[in-house]
Amino acid sequence: MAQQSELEADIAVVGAGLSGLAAARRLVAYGRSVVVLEARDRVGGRLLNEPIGGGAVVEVGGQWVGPTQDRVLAVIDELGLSTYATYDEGDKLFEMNGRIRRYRGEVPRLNPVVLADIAQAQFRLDRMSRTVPLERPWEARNAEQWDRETFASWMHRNVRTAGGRAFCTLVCEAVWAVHPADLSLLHFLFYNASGGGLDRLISTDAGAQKWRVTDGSQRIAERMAEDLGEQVVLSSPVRRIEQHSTGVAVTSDRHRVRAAHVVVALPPTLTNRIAYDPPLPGIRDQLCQRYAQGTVIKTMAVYPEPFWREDGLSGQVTSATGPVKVCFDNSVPGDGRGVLLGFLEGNQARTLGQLPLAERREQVLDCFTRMFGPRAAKPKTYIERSWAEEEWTRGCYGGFLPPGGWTGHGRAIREPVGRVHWAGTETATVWNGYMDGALTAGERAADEALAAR
Ligand SMILES: Cc1cc2nc3c(=O)[nH]c(=O)nc-3n(C[C@H](O)[C@H](O)[C@H](O)COP(=O)(O)OP(=O)(O)OC[C@H]3O[C@@H](n4cnc5c(N)ncnc54)[C@H](O)[C@@H]3O)c2cc1C
Repeated sequence: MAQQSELEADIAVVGAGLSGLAAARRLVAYGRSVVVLEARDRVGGRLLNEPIGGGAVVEVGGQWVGPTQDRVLAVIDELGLSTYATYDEGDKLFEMNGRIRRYRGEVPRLNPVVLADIAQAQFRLDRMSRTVPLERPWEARNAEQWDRETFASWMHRNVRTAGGRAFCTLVCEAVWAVHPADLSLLHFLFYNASGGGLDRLISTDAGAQKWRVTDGSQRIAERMAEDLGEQVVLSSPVRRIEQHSTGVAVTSDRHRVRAAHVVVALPPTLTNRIAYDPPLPGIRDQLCQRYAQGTVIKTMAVYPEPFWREDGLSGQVTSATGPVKVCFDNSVPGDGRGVLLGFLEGNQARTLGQLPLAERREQVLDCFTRMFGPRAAKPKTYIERSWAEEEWTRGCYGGFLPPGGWTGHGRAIREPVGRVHWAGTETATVWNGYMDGALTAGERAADEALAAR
């Protein structure tokens, strides 16, 4: 390893995703000096714009913002950026048991018995979620019971129809990017409460998929980094954090930063890939051993025009068949071309992730063709990003806990370890896993570092 140059700051920040940048921005606003060390040669972490030519960009990472995500909406405004509505006109498609049905609104036209089953499951899940304290999910009245089982086991006892279970599985994969058998019921309920309930999480018009950021969501991170200037250091993966009685030394491949405190703004599993001296307490390390990232491959196909709109279709699909289970029209307004977005999530992403690109592309385009007809088979461009393969992310959309995670280890999620403070969207209480949560988590960790002596 080359000799590291020495830097000094009041507070060091690890990670230039939204959370680390929000922490740095807050610290600078309070007159503190910061150094943000980022492993990649770019800022934004799980936000990444992909140019598709002609000045248009699509996002291969996080992209949507929605109502009640007040912090991210305010920051977009403060940075002089703007949003536009997700394309949401025309019929949606729902595929189950080999049948594709058109529908309007949020709920597909299914057998009334299945619809009633889904409604009772949603009512119960939302009611249980409201009893989970966002700051301390492990203190929910039924925490022990809920953290002992998976969402799958709850579903198999409480959702009576095969259609209802297929729908719940779809929702779990679409929102958490994991199979229901991987997920603690308590984590499901916490995350659901954190985002304001299932309708908010899954809806386009009234929920988390309502708006997109003009010029791409990575612009939020880029604009924040522009304001921070040379205080953001790229291509500088942090390997080691040492603590002593008066400060910390944060060592990356290129720098050694001395500071009074450090904010670590990474997904929990990545925080465990840094060496700590003294070592972290067992409870913190074991929490991060459990806090896995979901699995998503985000795919897009670019066509000369959004031809599905001529057929009165919105481009939005939910399919119990898959492997692409969720689609959107991701065309860029004013660009003229049509972009179909398809998510491979959870087990589908894991399985297809093992295939050569050409085979995966073929399977994705087969899904688009089934939904939108033969014109979907031959896009001008095919784009995909597999986030599990990314060394500095290792999965998305966010992290999740399996049974026993919250009740056994959850109290370590935000608890500072001496001079080390934890940020990242996985530490958020509101909109955990989303850009909004990343921002508030960074600001909360900055406040902790400011208040600490
Ligand atoms: C495909 C996809 C779709 C998504 N969709 C949405 C959406 O529509 N809406 C929404 O709100 N959210 C969405 N999300 C989630 C959203 O992107 C994240 O919640 C948010 O960007 C997380 O920000 P963060 O700063 O907490 O973490 P990250 O963005 O992961 O930032 C962590 C940073 O730390 C860096 N790093 C890692 N290890 C080290 C190290 N050792 N040293 C130095 N630096 C390191 C990384 O390179 C990265 O820049 C999506 C995510 C993905 C991937």
